[in-house]
Amino acid sequence: MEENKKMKSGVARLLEIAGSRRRLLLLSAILAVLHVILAVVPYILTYAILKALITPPVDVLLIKSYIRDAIYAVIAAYIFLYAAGMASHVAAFNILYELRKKMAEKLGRLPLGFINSHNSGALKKIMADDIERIENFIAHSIPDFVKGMALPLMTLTYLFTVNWRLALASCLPIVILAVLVPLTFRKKKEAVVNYHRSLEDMNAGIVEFVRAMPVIKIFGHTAGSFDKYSGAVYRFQDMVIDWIRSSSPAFGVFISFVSNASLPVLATGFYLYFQQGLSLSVLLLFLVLGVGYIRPLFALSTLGPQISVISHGVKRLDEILFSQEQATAGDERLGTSYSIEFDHVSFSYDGHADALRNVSFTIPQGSITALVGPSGSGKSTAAQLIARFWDTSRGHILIGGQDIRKIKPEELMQHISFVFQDSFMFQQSILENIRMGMDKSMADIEAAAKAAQCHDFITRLPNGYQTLWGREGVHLSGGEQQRIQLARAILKDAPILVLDEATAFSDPENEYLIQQAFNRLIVHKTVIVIAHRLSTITQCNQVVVMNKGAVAGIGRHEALLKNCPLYLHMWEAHTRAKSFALTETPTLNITTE
Ligand SMILES: Nc1ncnc2c1ncn2[C@@H]1O[C@H](COP(=O)(O)OP(=O)(O)OP(=O)(O)O)[C@@H](O)[C@H]1O
Repeated sequence: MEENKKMKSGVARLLEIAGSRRRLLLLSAILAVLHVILAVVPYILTYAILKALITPPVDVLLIKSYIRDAIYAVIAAYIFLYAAGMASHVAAFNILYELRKKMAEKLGRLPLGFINSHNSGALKKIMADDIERIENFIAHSIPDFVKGMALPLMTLTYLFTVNWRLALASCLPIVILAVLVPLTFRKKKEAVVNYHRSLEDMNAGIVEFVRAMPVIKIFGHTAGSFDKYSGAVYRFQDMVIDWIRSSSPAFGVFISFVSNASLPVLATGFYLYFQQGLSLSVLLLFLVLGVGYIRPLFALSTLGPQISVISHGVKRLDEILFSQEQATAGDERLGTSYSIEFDHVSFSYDGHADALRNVSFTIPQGSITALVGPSGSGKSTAAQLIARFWDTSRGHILIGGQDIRKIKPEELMQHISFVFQDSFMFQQSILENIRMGMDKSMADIEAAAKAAQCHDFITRLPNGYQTLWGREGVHLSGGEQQRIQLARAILKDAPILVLDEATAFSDPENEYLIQQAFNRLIVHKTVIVIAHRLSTITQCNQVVVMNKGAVAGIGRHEALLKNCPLYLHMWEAHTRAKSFALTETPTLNITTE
């Protein structure tokens, strides 16, 4: 069933997503067809009026009734048009709501690591822009498309009943369109795909260019030397010029034919009028209706690119909707022991290369374990697996002897605090940024802020704890934001703490303050520190040395110096680096109780 869903794409998949709203879309289409029928009626009545006027004796009552019917038809046509628009908009906004809800629910069921490893800009583009385009397509393009198809069909059918020769002449633009459109837009599908691809490249290049501006300036590069950006802009320019150049000759012919669509009707009409006694009313009818159906056809010419854009959006949505969900968790509660055990854990991000290989170690409750190792050795991956950012590929992680997969997700989250390298601040008050929805009093929040060394700078803000982050001209330094993050963790007071020690390195003064906050935070907790500087971990209860996803050594600092060559090598490199330092900075100095 899931597989079947995956097979559909583009508009077919969109209609599938529309689910029960398809009925509303059908209603909108029917109302649009009724609008078209009624929109043609006044022209037919005008023709009847002309015929009545030139056929003596003139029946004034009949003409009056035609005029009245024409007015009714115009009013009814607009009522149906309004109703069609309402139906398509209601369907579109309902589909939009359902889609956003589905996406939000799906994101909630995906592993945290999925969201962490996805560019937030790309997710925003899917959740906001792509879904928005779908709304536009359903609300506007579907009724336009129905009108574009129904109007020519009905008009020409009627015209054939009046005069088949003139009706044939009226069909000429359609024949020309049928030949020229495929010629004009021969490479269009491919070109549209290329267009969107190079537009995305250019957007990514622009974002990177703007973000990297300080680095470019510091390293003395000029804007022109930023190859990725300028290359993407040039490629976009070349692509668009190429596309326009290849399609413009046929497009020119196409436009001139369409703009002069009345010519075949005029020529045939005058011939038949002068030579074959065609009535003036029929000639006028064809001059109005015989060319009037062309304009709605234009709506159809933009449909192809729109469908292509929608298909891309739907594909991107499906990539998320069909992503592998986190295996369902059990509903066990955690006991009172918070020891952590990695039991032969292996993990792969892509199903091929192992980021962790057969990792086993135990962190006793209330102790501090440092994870060290070269860059890419798997430290962050191991730490993230504890909070089920991802699930292990093989092996188990146990907290207090319980497999974390059997524990209720909320229960697990309640018992673990993460202090990330990046401090995320929400667009709300500093108070709410610390509280994070927890049921805590103002006194608790102030106490946590004091312990995290942020109370002083918060009280100096224009509105103290009520100051809105991101507004009121508020700016907090990176170190201050890190301390807010620590205040959150202190307030949460979870028994398990995962710290990315890089958080501590900003400037000596901030580092000293953070050191104090850290020491306050880790008391009586089971702590895992992803350590980047070895001098900070000499006092830890245990150091786990990681190398290429595997454990290369476990023990205290002194023991590892003797029996783990990699650790010794790292320590020597670290002490050498320190001796080169111009000034000594205070170390984090994590101390065990
Ligand atoms: N989201 C991800 N998707 C795919 N591969 C990843 C992802 N995150 C990490 N990796 C890969 O997994 C391996 C381990 O990375 P990890 O970040 O755990 O190492 P680390 O020791 O914490 O490195 P560092 O000290 O540089 O932060 C690396 O090869 C890395 O490229």
